[in-house]
Amino acid sequence: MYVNQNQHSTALIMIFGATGDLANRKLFPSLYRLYQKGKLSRFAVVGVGRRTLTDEQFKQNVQNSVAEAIDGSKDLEAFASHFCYHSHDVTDSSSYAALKNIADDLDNKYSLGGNRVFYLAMAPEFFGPIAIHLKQDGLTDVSGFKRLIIEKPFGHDLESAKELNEQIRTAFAENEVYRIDHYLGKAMVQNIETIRFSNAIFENLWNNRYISNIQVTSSEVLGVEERGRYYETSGALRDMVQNHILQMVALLAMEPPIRLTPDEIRSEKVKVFRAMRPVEGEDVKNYFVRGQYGKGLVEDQEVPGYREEQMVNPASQTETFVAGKVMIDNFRWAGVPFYIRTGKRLESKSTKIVVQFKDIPMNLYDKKDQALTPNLLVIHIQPEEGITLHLNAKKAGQNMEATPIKLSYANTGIASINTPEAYEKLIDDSIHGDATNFTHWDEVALSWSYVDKISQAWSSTTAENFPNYAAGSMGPKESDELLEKDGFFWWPLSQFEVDVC
Ligand SMILES: NC(=O)C1=CN([C@@H]2O[C@H](COP(=O)(O)OP(=O)(O)OC[C@H]3O[C@@H](n4cnc5c(N)ncnc54)[C@H](OP(=O)(O)O)[C@@H]3O)[C@@H](O)[C@H]2O)C=CC1
Ligand SMILES: O=C1O[C@H](COP(=O)(O)O)[C@@H](O)[C@H](O)[C@H]1O
Repeated sequence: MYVNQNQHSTALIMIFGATGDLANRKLFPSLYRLYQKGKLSRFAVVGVGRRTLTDEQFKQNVQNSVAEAIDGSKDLEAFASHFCYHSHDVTDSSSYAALKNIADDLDNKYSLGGNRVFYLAMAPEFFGPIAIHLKQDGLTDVSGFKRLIIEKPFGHDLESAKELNEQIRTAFAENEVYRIDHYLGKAMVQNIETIRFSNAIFENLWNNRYISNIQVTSSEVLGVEERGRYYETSGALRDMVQNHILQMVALLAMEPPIRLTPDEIRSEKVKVFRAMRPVEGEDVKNYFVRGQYGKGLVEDQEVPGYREEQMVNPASQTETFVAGKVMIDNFRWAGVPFYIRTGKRLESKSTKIVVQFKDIPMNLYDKKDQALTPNLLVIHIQPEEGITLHLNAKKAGQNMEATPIKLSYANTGIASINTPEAYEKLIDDSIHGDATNFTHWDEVALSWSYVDKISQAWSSTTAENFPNYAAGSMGPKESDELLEKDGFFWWPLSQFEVDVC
């Protein structure tokens, strides 16, 4: 499908959960940026929440959110004039009729051509019932397009994800459902495909003959903050691995698609999920490590352990850290471990991918006192964005000695000072009908099926050693041992920096 990203967008955007954190911190500022860039031409936004607000109060909230997120924002009143608010309990069936009237009126007022985007920025238990009501009460009966943007988590396991999918599919076709995985909106995650498929030097080496292992780390400094209630039902495996981390693995491992269309890319990603070696039962401990933070020092401040956080069970078994070895049993990747790692209250906020190449067969420069480092390709996802390629070159001077060198590209330093924020990019894509960077049901189902076996093994045994890592560290020692037993180690992320030119 060809998608013209320059075309102007015309749509009614209905945000359920418009008084919540996500709407205020991410959605309003992203819509504003699109508006400022002229990417939203004719549009109206209906905000839906439970609390009582006048339209004027809501417009003011929208302006405040944007002003807080974006320095020097202007034209805020004009932007907010496109917004209105409807106080509505989504569990109250009788109140959808009023919502339909508002939508129809705005459709006429702004000539929106019956195009509707429904954004569910609410707790997941409401996703199914809202979708069903939208259909039953005629809100999806439109002459233009209708699309559903749905936040994570998409289910709690495969069973609940299937149930949710059946509910939303009563009202929306698969190609009308945009399941958000905000990592897919990050500029450098999108760059994985470009780096791989537009560079002869990488694609030829991108296999088990030349790559020894790939390491994907997404570490956070923050703890669970106010999200203890949700996190207790989730843990790092469901919160980060099932979606963001496995999506990055799929992009790294997939075969080149025949075209850069959503269907072709998805079809290649799905093959990766299908090739992931299932890990279950007793075997889980050989492939996966779980951790939970205890108290510790973060940026020189003492912080509490997970079990002392708000809304957290003082004897919680929830993991706040996961490290794992994902094996992809196909022709290209047989024998190459994809090590993944994510956790809260770690040493730094950083998402990086390290591709470690195999050593050359005979290294003439590998002397006793002078070991060469393997070639590494580091993809810096965040907070810096860029790529570094780690090579060896001749040391300056007379001797034939080699020394490590680095070729560096900083996305933020060269390409733009305004890399679009993930949500801005994803909202723009969904309004334009480009589903490339959203997760298809097949991917969701397969990734749950992989993760469920691990969570089942964990829930059947007690993690006696919890908490097993101190806040501010890089996780439990078992995470290091996971690689050590294969003869590898986690590359220290702090040693990789992108030089901003
Ligand atoms: N916050 C974030 O950074 C991220 C959030 N998400 C996901 O986004 C979704 C929303 O998260 P977040 O914004 O943090 O949640 P909040 O708790 O901050 O907001 C919840 C929203 O839902 C509304 N709401 C709750 N119950 C009802 C109801 N019965 N009828 C109508 N409205 C209702 C609330 O309205 P009111 O308060 O007026 O009752 C509020 O607007 C969740 O699925 C979350 O997992 C995903 C990634 C990041
Ligand atoms: O989806 C989620 O992601 C955030 C991390 O996102 P990032 O863009 O800051 O890396 C994580 O904190 C949160 O627990 C999870 O739900």
